[in-house]
Amino acid sequence: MQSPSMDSTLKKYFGYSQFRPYQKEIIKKVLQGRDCLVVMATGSGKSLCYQIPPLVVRKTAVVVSPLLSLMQDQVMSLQQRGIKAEYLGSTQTNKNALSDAEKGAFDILYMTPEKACSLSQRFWVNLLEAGICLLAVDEAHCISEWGHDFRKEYKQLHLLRDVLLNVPFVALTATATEKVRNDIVCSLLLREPQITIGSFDRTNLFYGVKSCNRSGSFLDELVTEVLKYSANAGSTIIYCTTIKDTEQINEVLRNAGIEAGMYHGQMGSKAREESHRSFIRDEVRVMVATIAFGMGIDKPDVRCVIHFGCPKSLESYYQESGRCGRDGLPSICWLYYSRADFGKAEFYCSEAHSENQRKSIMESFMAAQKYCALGTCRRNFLLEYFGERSASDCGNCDNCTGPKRERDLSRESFLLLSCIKSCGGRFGLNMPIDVLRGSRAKKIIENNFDKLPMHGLGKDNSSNWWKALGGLLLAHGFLNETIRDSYRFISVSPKGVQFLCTANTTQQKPLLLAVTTEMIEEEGVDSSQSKTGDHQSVTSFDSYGFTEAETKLYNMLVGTRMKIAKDNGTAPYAICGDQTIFKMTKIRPSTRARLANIDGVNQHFVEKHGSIFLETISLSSHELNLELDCVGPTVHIQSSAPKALQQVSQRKPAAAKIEAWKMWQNNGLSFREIANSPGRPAPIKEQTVISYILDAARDGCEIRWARFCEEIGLSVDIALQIEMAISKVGARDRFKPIKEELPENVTYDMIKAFLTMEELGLSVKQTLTGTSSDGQTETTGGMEQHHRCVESPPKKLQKVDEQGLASLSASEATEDAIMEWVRSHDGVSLEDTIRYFGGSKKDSVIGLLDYLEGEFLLFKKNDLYIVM
Ligand SMILES: Nc1ncnc2c1ncn2[C@@H]1O[C@H](COP(=O)(O)OP(=O)(O)OP(=O)(O)O)[C@@H](O)[C@H]1O
Repeated sequence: MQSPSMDSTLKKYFGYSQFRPYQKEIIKKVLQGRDCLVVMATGSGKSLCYQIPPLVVRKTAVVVSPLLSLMQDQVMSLQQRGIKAEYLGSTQTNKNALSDAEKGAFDILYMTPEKACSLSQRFWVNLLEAGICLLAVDEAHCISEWGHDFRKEYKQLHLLRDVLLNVPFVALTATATEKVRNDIVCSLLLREPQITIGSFDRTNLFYGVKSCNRSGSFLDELVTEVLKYSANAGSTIIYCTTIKDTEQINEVLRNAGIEAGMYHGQMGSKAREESHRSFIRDEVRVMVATIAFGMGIDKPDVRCVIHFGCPKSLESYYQESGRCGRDGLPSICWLYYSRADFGKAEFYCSEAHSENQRKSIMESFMAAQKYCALGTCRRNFLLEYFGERSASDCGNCDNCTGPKRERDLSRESFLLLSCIKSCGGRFGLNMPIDVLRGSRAKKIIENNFDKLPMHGLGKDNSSNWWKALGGLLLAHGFLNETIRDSYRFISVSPKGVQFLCTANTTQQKPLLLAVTTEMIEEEGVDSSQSKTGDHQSVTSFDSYGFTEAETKLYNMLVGTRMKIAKDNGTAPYAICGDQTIFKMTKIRPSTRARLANIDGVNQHFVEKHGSIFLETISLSSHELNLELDCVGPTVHIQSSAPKALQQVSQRKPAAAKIEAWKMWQNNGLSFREIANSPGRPAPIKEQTVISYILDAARDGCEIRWARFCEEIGLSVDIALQIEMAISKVGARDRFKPIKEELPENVTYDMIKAFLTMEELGLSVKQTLTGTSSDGQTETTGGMEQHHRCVESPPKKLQKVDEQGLASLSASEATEDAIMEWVRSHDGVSLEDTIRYFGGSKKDSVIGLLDYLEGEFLLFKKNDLYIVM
């Protein structure tokens, strides 16, 4: 029997019609038997890379995962998709699990590293005989002592290589430095692995920081914040740095009538399990926890993660906040810190075993402090910390969305820098600040600092205000901070010295700096209003564009999902994701086919729960006076910026993009003509036009790809060379190294076009020659592939050649005939199918297509029917 395709497997089991970046190519490599190392952000969809192959080749995938609770959740979700998944571990109650596993009864088999290393040789030999397609090592950074979750059992996994001789190993992690990556490759003995490194940018997450004084009013604000998400049926995790804080916040929430779960290391394992269980099942919407609650959570619909206290490093902050919005919906990460948190360096350093380790802990902690004190784009800061560059500010963090609060701080900066310089770089920030504020403490007198000209000149601002300014000057490179013998020393950097040289006590060059919330608060102005107001819509229903009636329908569907989950003893997210409920609310399908066509709806869901959802939609829509079967593709909420912000910040580029796209696609102008078009205030670069049109394609606009490739000179040959270069470099977004692997004549535009086409599931070869990847010539001949534009009226997507249609135009539609017709075309439009079956009535052809789609015998991708 022929193996199902990757696309049909994705739709059948996961309900998605498009692979995310990198997924398809990693899966292809695994299917070719190649070892892979996958370093991609949390929530980017790494799991699919090992979950799809077993379903395509019908052999077991073994997945080594560090935590039993995580495995159980993953198995639960997979089973709800109709996938045979199981785990081996101490909490397994199915006595036959082991013997079934070695007979190859499962598609996906999870186990801990300890289990994997303790299973008998016999087990592995039997499983090999039954069929094993890969061994995945999830959270692979646990292999490395440099990683933050070292597990020594992971170090033994290479022993399995002696038994599983030709089985590809796939290592996956969300965070890995080069050192950790090398450790993973060496320890698992990966052979010429395909290394894929994705972006760390989690575009759907809003990042924000608030300074707090831990007072009652601050806790009130926290409660208001939490209520906002739970009222919208969203889950929140509050991470605390100590068990004491965890208990206190839990108490505060309880007093405010918010039921919250709690999770920390001093609770018994039963109590922790119960907390975990009720959170993932949405029985409680809020979890207050120490970071012990982290890696073991697979819940994709956490809408808000709040850190109460400055985290110990940006690595851990990125990981913990990364638990938020894994389903790609807009979600929020807040960090609440107080100045007192910065004194905790010693506490974190107690974990150190050597002076070097101590230094590295301090440095990590200092980076986290810098993040708190930042007045500029937070996402860019995080990305740069992880070695990624970004051309512009994100527009989706508090500093980007808040009112621009740049101020000329040249005088204050001059005072602080010159005072630090005068103190000789022998102290931290406290001493120069005390001098500025006119302190006559013993140490100041002893050092004669009271004689300095700036002594007492900074009285007007509080000590914390000056510390916040110090943080800003550090972040902007005017100051350096170093650690010696666990003490922190502050000194003026060359940039700071340069600033001092051009100024004196009375005159300085303007120095515009964005003041932080903390500075504003210290000045006695309540900044919270403007700050929180900006992001309010990020996770509220109006950011989904819901009407009041739709909000009601959404809540009813959430209720239906909850009931089904309870009846099935599972978590609501395992039944279907929020994104799918959102789309059901907007589209309001009336038939199985229309339901099946929704992104995220898989075969198991339609078969098991389709009728109850269809019934709820039909009845409730009737009651709420909502139309059924609305047009779906315009429903798109991947973007995460707050609504108001989206409107403002996207207006300009979107308009320019669409204008360029229309000129190219509809008016037939060349890139050069568009770049120099007379209506433009100033000419733009041809490359800018090309990137506008590629962006428009990614946004869903229809593109004549063959013409596009021709115009930029992208041939099949060049496409092959690009593919090889990417594979050599091992990353798709590192344009420069890819370009360096290629001959001079291959341009950046060609590389970008190639990648965009891949992202959209199009092949250059197929586009230019009309030949599918397996070498078969399609009946579409040289027809161009189109990608649908959500803004333009629906167009014919793919034409079958006129002769073929004419000669067969009298065909009569039956289930078999339609299946045969679609099978022979690898993607065919509704229009062409109706024309082909000219011997039957249009309605009966549509009815049969609907039936076949509802039964998951056909599925639609880019509005073309494809055989499942
Ligand atoms: N091609 C896709 N289209 C739409 N959604 C997808 C796709 N692939 C994965 N997802 C969804 O994205 C979410 C996160 O995926 P997944 O759990 O695989 O991420 P991950 O990279 O393994 O994250 P983590 O590092 O947290 O384990 C899941 O809800 C998953 O169903």
